[in-house]
Amino acid sequence: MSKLFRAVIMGPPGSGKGTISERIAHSFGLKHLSSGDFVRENIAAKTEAGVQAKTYIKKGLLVPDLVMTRLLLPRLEEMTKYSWLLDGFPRTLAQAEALNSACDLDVAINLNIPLETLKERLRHRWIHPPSGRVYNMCFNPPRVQGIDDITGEPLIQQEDDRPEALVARLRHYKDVAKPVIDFYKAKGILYTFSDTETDQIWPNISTLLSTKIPTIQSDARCASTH
Ligand SMILES: Nc1ccn([C@@H]2O[C@H](COP(=O)(O)OP(=O)(O)OP(=O)(O)O)[C@@H](O)[C@H]2O)c(=O)n1
Ligand SMILES: Nc1nc2c(ncn2[C@@H]2O[C@H](COP(=O)(O)OP(=O)(O)O)[C@@H](O)[C@H]2O)c(=O)[nH]1
Repeated sequence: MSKLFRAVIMGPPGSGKGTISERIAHSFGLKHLSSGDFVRENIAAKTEAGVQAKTYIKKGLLVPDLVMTRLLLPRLEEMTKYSWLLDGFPRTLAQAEALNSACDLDVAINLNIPLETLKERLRHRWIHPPSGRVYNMCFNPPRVQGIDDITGEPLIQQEDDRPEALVARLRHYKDVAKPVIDFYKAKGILYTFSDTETDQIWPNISTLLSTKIPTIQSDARCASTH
């Protein structure tokens, strides 16, 4: 039995973190921990951190580091028996440092995707807010247009996925992510993947993880995204 495996995945909005995380979880049997899902669960359950987080998200702002870490770190403590991949956290250096005090990471995956590609993808992104399921009208369309495959409920497009909003989001992402990327680079665990297509990146990520998680059976042929 090998030791437990811990990874994070970083990248700008639309870079494919959610899509690739699902493939990794499916192929390598890791738990996919989405910080966005944790935030939404806490908002729905009206926890103290959830109530605080909601006031920021409503204004389109990032949740402050202290609220985010208070919400997330207890969830990680519940996962001590599992290998996991954390998606959407850390976003800032303070979050990376808090995570570093809580556990040792094996790998930080960094997705580097051209701006034009991000714009194009997010223009076609539709989501099912209650579950966080993500579709793309070209790449992985729902079976019925505008309808979630599992629940039959309507899909929506997020306001901040519009191209005009994306440029500002991306600028902000670059500013806050740079120190996090440097932090993981200095630790020698940063792996950057650059391409316009998830299907091109995926085999490289799969190969990397196969060397890092040798005892878990991988299935590089998997193409399911949800
Ligand atoms: N470390 C984090 C993770 C999430 N959030 C907040 O929770 C929301 C939902 O997170 P996520 O599902 O990751 O959504 P997006 O920002 O839409 O991420 P992406 O477009 O990269 O998928 C974010 O918008 C942000 O307000 C945050 O502030 N800090
Ligand atoms: N056209 C295309 N769309 C993709 C590709 N990879 C992911 N997507 C879609 O692009 C959008 C953003 O991907 P997502 O996984 O949500 O990225 P995240 O914001 O980083 O979590 C979603 O609608 C995905 O279905 C790809 O290689 N090509």
